[in-house]
Amino acid sequence: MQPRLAVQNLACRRGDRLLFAGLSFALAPGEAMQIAGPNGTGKSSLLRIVAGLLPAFDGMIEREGAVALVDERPALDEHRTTGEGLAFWRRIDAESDRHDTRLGLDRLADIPFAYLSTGQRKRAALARMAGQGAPIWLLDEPLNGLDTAAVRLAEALVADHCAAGGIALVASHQPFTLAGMARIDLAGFAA
Ligand SMILES: Nc1ncnc2c1ncn2[C@@H]1O[C@H](COP(=O)(O)OP(=O)(O)OP(=O)(O)O)[C@@H](O)[C@H]1O
Repeated sequence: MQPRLAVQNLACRRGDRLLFAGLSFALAPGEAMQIAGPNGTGKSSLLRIVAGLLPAFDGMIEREGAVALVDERPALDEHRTTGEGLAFWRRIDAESDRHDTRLGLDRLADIPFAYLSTGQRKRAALARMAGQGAPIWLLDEPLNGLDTAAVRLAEALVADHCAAGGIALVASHQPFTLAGMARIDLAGFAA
């Protein structure tokens, strides 16, 4: 099955505020899009709506294929070492550790996950997302806390995912470098 992600005339309300309305886009296999916009415009809310974690106020979402979401929440068990946490999910995902190595996590295996730095935690979250094998990636501020080399790694990870026919939706106010990536500024849809 070919993945597909499309939203049509989407509107989002948080509390009693309508954040955005009239948002439409469609992503086919191999395509990526960045959702940009100032703080509070609803980028995270949009990703949660697309993931099915938050109801849309209006509009339609078409999603074909499994979804993996990376956001600010801890990717691994805080009470175990990073290696134990990664191994736990690897058994469930039936994945190899190739993403762990690529993201430099093998060197952190003995360190409790709770001790990892912001960037190291983000690397773990990216490895977890890549390990799930889901064709649709939703990335909420994926570059937060990453050093220059890790930014390039994260961008390469997404580029490889798309080159293999995956879809990526990246919410970030930071530049995300990816050839052919479309971009929408959510501020243009403020209600
Ligand atoms: N449960 C909630 N109830 C009411 N308002 C909420 C709730 N959750 C978030 N909001 C508000 O919705 C708005 C959009 O939040 P969201 O996190 O989606 O924005 P964002 O564009 O991702 O922001 P940032 O760039 O700061 O991460 C914010 O003003 C936020 O305070």
